Amino acid sequence: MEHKVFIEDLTEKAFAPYGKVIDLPAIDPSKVGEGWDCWSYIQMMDVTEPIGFGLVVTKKREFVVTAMERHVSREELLLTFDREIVQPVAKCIDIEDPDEHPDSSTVKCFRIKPGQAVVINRGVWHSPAYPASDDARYLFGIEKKKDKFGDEMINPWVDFAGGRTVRFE
Ligand SMILES: NC(=O)N[C@@H](O)C(=O)O
Repeated sequence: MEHKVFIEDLTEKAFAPYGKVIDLPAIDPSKVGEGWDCWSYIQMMDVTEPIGFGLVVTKKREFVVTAMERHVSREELLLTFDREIVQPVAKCIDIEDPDEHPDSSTVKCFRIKPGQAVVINRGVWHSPAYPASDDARYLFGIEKKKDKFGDEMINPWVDFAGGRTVRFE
């Protein structure tokens, strides 16, 4: 069975079950200078170890997801360098269940524009992000430590429950 999902804009409210949003705040900056405005802290990451960064070149392809990964012990920062990307996520049902499969009926796909970022909650299922149109580069940051269920494995991908797929547009 295939679920159809419509891509949605990134808002704090819509993304709340999956994590935190970083975007230009609608309040006055906390620091200003000649030619610059600064807001701090606009978001926090809950970490105990140094953060390692990864870079992904994501290429134009069909908007179909069959499997996801998750990090039950670590939050993950993710932002695009150059172009708009789409980030599919699915709810974490039981963070203590090592045999959980992502549930395709909980999938949402968020548009992340240059200038925006997300911090994905621990345990939240996610696929690699897709380019909204042309090939894109995105950065992720995550604590450099082992995850409780060993998602440092070469193949951390877990199929959707029931072998379902998700097509988004
Ligand atoms: N988000 C992404 O593309 N990758 C990371 O989650 C990772 O752990 O590789």
